[in-house]
Amino acid sequence: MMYDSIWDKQHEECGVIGIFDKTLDIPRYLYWGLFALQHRGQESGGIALTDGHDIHTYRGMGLISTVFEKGVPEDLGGHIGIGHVRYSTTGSNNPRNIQPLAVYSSFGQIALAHNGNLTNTRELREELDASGVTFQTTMDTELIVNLISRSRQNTIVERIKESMNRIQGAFSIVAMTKDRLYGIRDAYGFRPLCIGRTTTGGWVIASETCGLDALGATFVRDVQPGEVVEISEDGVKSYFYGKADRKQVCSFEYIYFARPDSVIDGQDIYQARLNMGKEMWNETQYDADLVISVPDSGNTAAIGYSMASGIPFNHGLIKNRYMGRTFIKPNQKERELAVRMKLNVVKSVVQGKRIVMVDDSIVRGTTSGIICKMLREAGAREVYMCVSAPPIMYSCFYGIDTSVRKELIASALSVEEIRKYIGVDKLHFISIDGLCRAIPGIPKEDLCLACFNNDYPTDIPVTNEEGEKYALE
Ligand SMILES: O=P(O)(O)OC[C@H]1O[C@H](OP(=O)(O)OP(=O)(O)O)[C@H](O)[C@@H]1O
Ligand SMILES: NC(=O)CC[C@H](N)C(=O)O
Ligand code: SF4
Ligand SMILES: [Mg+2]
Repeated sequence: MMYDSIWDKQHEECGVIGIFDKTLDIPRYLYWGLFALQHRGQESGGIALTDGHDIHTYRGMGLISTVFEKGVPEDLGGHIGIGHVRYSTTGSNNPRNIQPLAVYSSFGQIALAHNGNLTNTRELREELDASGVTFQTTMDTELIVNLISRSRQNTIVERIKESMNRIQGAFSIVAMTKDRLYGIRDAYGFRPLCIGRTTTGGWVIASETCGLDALGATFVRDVQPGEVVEISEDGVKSYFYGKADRKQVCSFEYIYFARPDSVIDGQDIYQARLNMGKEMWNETQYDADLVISVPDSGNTAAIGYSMASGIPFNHGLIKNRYMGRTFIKPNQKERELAVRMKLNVVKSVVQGKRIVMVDDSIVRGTTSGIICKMLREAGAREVYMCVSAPPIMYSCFYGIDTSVRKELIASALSVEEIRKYIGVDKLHFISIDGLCRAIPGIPKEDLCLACFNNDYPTDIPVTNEEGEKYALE
């Protein structure tokens, strides 16, 4: 059995990319684009390409470097392709559930890749089951492909629009036929999706701007919530299928998921994380000798704390760069060893110091507890911890597999109880207002904060008493 990180999955995503360009070697460019988006999903990945007649897929388990270890398929002469890196949310991590999905339908072949998670999976699955539809995967994504291919509308755009109005939840999608590329974003805009131009006059659609940068493409604009973008020989056309009562961009993209060198919906991620550090300084004013981060996810907020406070930043923890994300889950006894293998303390930096340690989040509290112990063993005098996510008290249903509720430490314990549990001298979580101030490019009312404040913008699926979500298997 495969596990996704040393503590089970918690906070990954999926990444999508699509390219329409007549001159580029599409498979190679998809490969590079997916490499740049690898942080969004490490379980499996793949690409779909057209040779102008058929759509072919190349997919596999693991990192993109593993999927293409025998090389990238030679250019088939087509000019459209899409790609996906997966972190499973609905449908387990196995070879059956790799994206992109490609099917034959009455209007020809279609391939599709999805970032996000649907919240009406059960209802749709039951409805399609009842009408005799059979499924090859257990992913929510297959429902989307099914709805589009079963639609009786005349054009593909109309089929897509009709299908998007049937699905609920979070979805940023790239899709292709043999002569068209599509980018689709749900009406709340939970997950990012942007459009860029290649140097050769083609188009790229990607989850994050770092995917455009990797291809030398120039950012044009974000796909708007509720928008369907169609790219063909005739250029780019934009359609809207619906409008939500409010925009709800995932605040966790800014805290953790997205790469710091990306810009999402006009907000630079790096600057937002620096601001989070500054807000945490304003909220704590800790008297300390040193600021350190839990690398890599805490780096930028730690620098922000240091810049605002004037307390020097230094590397007190070093991350083993060869530690893969796919890792055999250690048992409870081995967990400490697993953290020690991933992170080690630089004794000469921390010895005798009062330290502000910055990380992006506390989920189960395991990592920070072990790190605190390591810092003390190395001679740190005091450990104050600052966390750039507010306490995660509620599950996410929109594409991030935060744990079931009962496993979220902040759903059961108060901040003071968590402080004692992880063993730090002081503990501070950024306030929700501080977090929103740190993301000035997005108005507070346009940010999803549901895992912090229980304000889910959509209906959420029914869970069992343990807070476990409905699964298709
Ligand atoms: O409270 P816990 O349940 O221990 O989880 C919290 C930790 O998990 C994440 O890091 P992770 O090690 O998963 O990956 P990263 O290297 O991408 O930060 C997160 O950045 C925290 O450091
Ligand atoms: N993390 C994601 O965006 C997952 C996409 C889709 N729900 C899947 O499980 O494959
Ligand atoms: S619930 Fe949390 S992780 Fe999920 S979309 Fe909303 S802010 Fe993001
Ligand atoms: Mg981390």
